[in-house]
Amino acid sequence: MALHSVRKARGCWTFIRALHKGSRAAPTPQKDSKKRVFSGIQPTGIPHLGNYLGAIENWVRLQDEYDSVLYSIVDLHSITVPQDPAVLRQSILDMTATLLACGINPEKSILFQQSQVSEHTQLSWILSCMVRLPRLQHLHQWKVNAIYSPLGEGSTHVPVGEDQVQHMELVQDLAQGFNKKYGEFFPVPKSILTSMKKVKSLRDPSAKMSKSDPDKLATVGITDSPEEIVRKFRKAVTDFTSEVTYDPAGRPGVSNLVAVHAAVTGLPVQEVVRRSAGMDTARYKLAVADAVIEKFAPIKRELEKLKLDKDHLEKVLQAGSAKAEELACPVCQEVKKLVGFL
Ligand SMILES: Nc1ncnc2c1ncn2[C@@H]1O[C@H](COP(=O)(O)OC(=O)[C@@H](N)Cc2c[nH]c3ccccc23)[C@@H](O)[C@H]1O
Repeated sequence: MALHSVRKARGCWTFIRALHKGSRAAPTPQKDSKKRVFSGIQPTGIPHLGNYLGAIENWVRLQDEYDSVLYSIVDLHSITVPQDPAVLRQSILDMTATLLACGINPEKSILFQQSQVSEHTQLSWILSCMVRLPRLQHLHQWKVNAIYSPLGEGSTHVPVGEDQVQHMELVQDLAQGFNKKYGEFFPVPKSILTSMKKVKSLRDPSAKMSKSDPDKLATVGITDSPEEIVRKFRKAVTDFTSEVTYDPAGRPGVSNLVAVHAAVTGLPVQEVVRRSAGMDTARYKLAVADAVIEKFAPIKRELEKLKLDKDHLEKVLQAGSAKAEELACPVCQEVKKLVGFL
């Protein structure tokens, strides 16, 4: 049974009952070309400018472009490195508040906590068993946190930054391998990348901006104070040419600033460069810092309000997790059946 027909099942119990009554009672296969967006973020600290421009801002837009949209706070993935339980608990709530403050709307998308949808863990085990070691050796950075989760709800589109593309290729291979062996079942999900797919570190424009960068000046957090943001941009590594131009290969530092500036103001790169005529890079850095401060100010205000209402945050996650489970459960049941467990 292909996934589009599994999706017709309303909730897990309906589906399990259908399975147990035999194939005649199973949901009728029907063409369902429905697209489904899925993405995830680790609850490890406040998101930075790279997370925001490379992923979250796009997630917000996609809520209005697709009928079915899921975003997951991937707490299961986050424990591949040691986590303090109290800190992790708080980080999950903080991430929920941050995503809501950025514009994720639980009426338009399902926002859920990965560990609350146990089907993800079950599917992850089944799919991991299908990965062969030589395939993993092709990944330059393999962690157990490969992103199988889009398959859990049968997603078709995955908005991510460039650093997730290799993981997505593995997910695509797995979906194809599974379909070859067990019959057409999973859609092969496509990555959705934006022009901000790799926001660079402010200290080393050859590297991506990253939460784990030991140089605190490299990464701008959504909740950084205006003073911190100004300090970080002031110290951003550029080059010895004072003019502002956009040439990512030749002038990666300044070009990263121009790209960020364009993204936060919503202006085309050429327009941003045109408007900076006559400014040297030192002054330009302050202009970019101001634009980032302005972009994050309403998000920070909203975040402060949301953080006060822990009950609301917990309810959003519980409701989202229940909805995600309803979608993942029939998929998981059918996968178990296909591999021979049921
Ligand atoms: N400097 C940057 N420039 C542009 N984009 C960036 C930058 N840094 C981070 N990103 C993007 O932010 C998202 C969340 O990052 P995570 O590291 O939590 O993201 C991760 O660790 C994933 N494994 C989480 C995950 C788990 N399951 C999934 C299923 C689908 C998609 C994603 C997931 C990502 O889209 C990431 O590409």
